[in-house]
Formats: sequence, C-alpha cells, structure tokens
Amino acid sequence: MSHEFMNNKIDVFISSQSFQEEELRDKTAVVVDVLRASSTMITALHNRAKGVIPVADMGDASKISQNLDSPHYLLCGEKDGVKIEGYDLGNSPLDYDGEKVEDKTIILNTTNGTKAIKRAGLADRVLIGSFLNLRTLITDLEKVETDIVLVCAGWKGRLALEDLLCAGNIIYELTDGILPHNVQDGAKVAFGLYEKFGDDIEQAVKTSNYAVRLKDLVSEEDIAYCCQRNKMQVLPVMKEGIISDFYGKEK
Ligand SMILES: O=C(O)[C@H](CS(=O)(=O)O)OP(=O)(O)O
Repeated sequence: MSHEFMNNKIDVFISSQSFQEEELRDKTAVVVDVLRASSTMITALHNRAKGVIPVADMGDASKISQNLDSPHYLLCGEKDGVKIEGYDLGNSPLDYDGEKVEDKTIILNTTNGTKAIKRAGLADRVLIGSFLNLRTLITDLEKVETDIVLVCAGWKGRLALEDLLCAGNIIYELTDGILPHNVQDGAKVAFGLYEKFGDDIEQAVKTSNYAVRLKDLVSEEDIAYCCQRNKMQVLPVMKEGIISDFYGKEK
C-alpha cells in the first residue's frame, strides 16, 4: 500500500543520539542495526532462542544474569566489535545457531544496537529490523496506524551507511517506490540513499565506515550475511524489556 494514501507519517532518526526519547511516544519504532545487533537478534530468534534482553552496559548484563538460572541464559555481546571476556557469545550472527541458542534467553550487550533499543523504550511499540527480515517487517508496518520512526543505531552517535540504507529500503517498499511529499527530511535522505545504492547492498556496505573500521575483527562472511534480504520470517517485538518473535508460536 502506498503511504501517499495513509495518514501516518514516516521519519528516520539517523543515530541513537539524534533524538529525544520523548519524540517516540505513541509511535511505532523500528530499531535498525544491520551490522550487527539487529541481524544477530533476528538470527537468534529464527533459531528458536526464547528471547533477547537488550542491555546498555556490562553492569546491567550482570545484574540481569544474577536473576536467571544459568542453564537458561547466555551472556552475549561485544565492545568495539570484540566479544567481551567471559561472555558466552560475541555479536556475530553466524554464532547464533540452533544448537547454541534454542530455548535460551540471550542477554545482549552491544556498542550501539542495544543502546538504541533502550533509548526507544517510550515508543508505543518497538520492533527490530534489518535486511534479513525486511518483507516480514513491511507486512507488519503496512497495518500500523501510528506514526512510524525508523531508528538507525548508527555508530557512537554518528550515522552509519548500512542502517540508513536499510531504512531507505523499508521506506521504498512501504511507498511502492514513490516518496510522498509529506515525509520528514530523514525519510527523504534514506530513500535517496537507497535509490542510489539499493541495487547492490553488499557492495555498498563493504565500502562503509564500519567495514573499513572493523575489517580485521569482523569477517566478510558476517557482512555478506547481514546484507541478505528477506531471509527470515521473524518479527522481533519488545515487551517489558524482552524481545521475542511475534510469529514464534505459529512456527
Ligand atoms: O559488533 C558490532 O557489530 C558493532 C561494533 S561497533 O560498535 O561498530 O564497534 O556493534 P553494534 O552495536 O552491533 O553496532
């Protein structure tokens, strides 16, 4: 359905620091952290993890883990791209296979993605998006009646190309490729970026600041994996601080 005929507005916040938390009140927020927190959560839920608890720092992670029985949770995350010492898993989606994550609660602590999710807590609904679950996300957003904000995690308060590109792809799909006149500037910029680079997502992302910055720490397989569109029918939704798959029970 084209957004031209819908009453709700679409906006894009370019990083986790580019908005006031209050601005999300009564809206549907989609947190996008393509490399890699969103892609990792979607993969974990696809592989039947029970849920993901996003935390802002190591202190919160250890507090939450103290209240859970150890066979039932995994302490996961990274600092500047590297797995945190003593944690069960880092932030590579490729590590989150069924054998490791099935029925586990994942306590996830990452540099940008989980902080962005925590900052989106005032939204009416918080969803997690990436290229991997694009189609499933669009199907849900087409029915949403509130305003929609795509919250790009970015990097330490700055813009990250891969997140803005994914936000542009979401808007492109929602509007059937015709940008309505009434969208906000952030949405226009994301849409324009997608029009320019959307034909080859992987190539564009390979030249991003992230890929250059973390080339010795994050594998090319990780980046290629995160650039795949519509690989998983997973809709991560946050409820009372825990992210689970809306479709989980139907599978
Ligand atoms: O581990 C990641 O992919 C990044 C690392 S960094 O912030 O770009 O150094 O964290 P994320 O929170 O997934 O963006």
